[in-house]
Amino acid sequence: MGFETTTALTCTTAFCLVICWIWFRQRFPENLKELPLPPGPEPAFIVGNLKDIPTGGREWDGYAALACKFRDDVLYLRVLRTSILSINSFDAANELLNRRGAVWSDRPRLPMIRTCDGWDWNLVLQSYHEGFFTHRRIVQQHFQPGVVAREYRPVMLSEVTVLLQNLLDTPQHLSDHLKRMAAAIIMMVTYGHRVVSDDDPFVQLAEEVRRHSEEALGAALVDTLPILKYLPSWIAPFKRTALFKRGLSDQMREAPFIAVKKQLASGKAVRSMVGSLLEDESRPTDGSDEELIKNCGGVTATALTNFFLAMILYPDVQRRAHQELDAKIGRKRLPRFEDRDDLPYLGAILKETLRWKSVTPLGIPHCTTKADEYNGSFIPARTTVLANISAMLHEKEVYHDPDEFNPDRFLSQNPEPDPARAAFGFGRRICPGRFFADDSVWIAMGQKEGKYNNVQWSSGSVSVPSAFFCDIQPRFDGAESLVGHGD
Ligand code: HEM
Repeated sequence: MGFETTTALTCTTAFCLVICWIWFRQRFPENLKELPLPPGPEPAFIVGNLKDIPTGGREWDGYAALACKFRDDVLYLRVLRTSILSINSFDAANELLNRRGAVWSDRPRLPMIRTCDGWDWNLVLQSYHEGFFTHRRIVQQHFQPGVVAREYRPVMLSEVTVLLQNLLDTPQHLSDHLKRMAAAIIMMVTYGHRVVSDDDPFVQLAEEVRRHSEEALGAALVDTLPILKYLPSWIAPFKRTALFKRGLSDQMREAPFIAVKKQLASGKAVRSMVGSLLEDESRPTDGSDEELIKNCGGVTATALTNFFLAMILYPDVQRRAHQELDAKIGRKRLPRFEDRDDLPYLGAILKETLRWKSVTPLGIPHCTTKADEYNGSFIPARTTVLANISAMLHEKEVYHDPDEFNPDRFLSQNPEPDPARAAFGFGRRICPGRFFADDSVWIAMGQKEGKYNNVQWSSGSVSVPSAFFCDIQPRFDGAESLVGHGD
């Protein structure tokens, strides 16, 4: 090799090193201590860890397996320019997402879903700065335990009565009945709108939006390369789909909101969250945040479906629940909210239902607003944080025999931790509907009385079990006659 060639090679290498160094300092300007990144698989050139990201179902188990391989509860991956941190233990989540909530509570920018699909109004996706605090406060106020008990329990009881009647008539349609019940409770609470048939237009619309948004979540390349959103729709087919979804999303926001306004104007409005917001002039009245809440009904329905499955798979648990109901309530009436303290086994079943199959196994991604350090590692600003809730609720050191459905784990002398500490998320983004969800799942569980086929839980932000056969029977002869009677 000649002198010139060697010099040219040396200069080119030095130049590349300088560029890489500048790029690194720009990308990680805060890493003044030059700390290492948390452990994780070696990233490939440009694409980073694209091939290491778990896909193809049960992604939460994939992240847990990777964490196990790298012998750490936090795991670092990079996809193109996006840093991703997977948290796989409650202790790490508690330290980072609860204690350091001021820095760890943003949501990642998801331009495809938020802007193109028209979900930018959605509190779940809302960034930490865009009026988040006002919106969050309004939603939280409407779902405090006292408000849930006073305002929403009667609605839950009435809709659970409809559920029982439907289950007596067509027990084979369990999943549809549960979805209908969850949607009906949310529609009543949010808009004062009573769902009387399965073809209710607002519920159908919400279901269509939910189906399309599930297809979009996480799939969009635009989320990794935001510049793509500026491409014209004739060369970017995803933009045409996005426009269609945007139309649906706008309709979902507008239609029930206009209906409440009309009812208020005619003096026929039933008490509801949107109604009271519209009447209170000091509050924002665009109806946006209340809209998204009805999607959350799907999460509640999934938790209940998991409960039915557990009762089929674990007949001994079901038998003991019936014994408790017979001993404490008797057979002359159905359980009421006031009976909760007298039914500890049913309470333990509710906790175990939330733990056994997490309905939101990877939570909803958080994002860091500033760079931070954890256990001697550097966490870059704007890191997408995936809390592996399923892994946290199956930690072997915390939950004995974690795959078993065993409510007794919460009733022993040394009870295992309440799954609510992880199941509803963390810190400043913790689920504001948790008290509401807890009550509605409890009251529906206490009222009913199953064969099953092979069940699989779906991927996605909400993990739904596949269809299963279920033989539902009243708890005792004559129970049918109690449906719809307060006592
Ligand atoms: C069993 C039922 C439910 C479970 C397991 C559940 C779980 C969760 C989880 C894990 C999060 C993410 C928290 C985080 O980012 O750390 C969340 C957020 C949220 N949930 Fe729930 N949820 C349930 C039911 C509900 C219900 C019934 C409502 C409404 C009435 C609701 C409203 C919300 C809202 C608005 C957020 C977004 C909060 C924010 O980003 O600030 N959820 N939920």
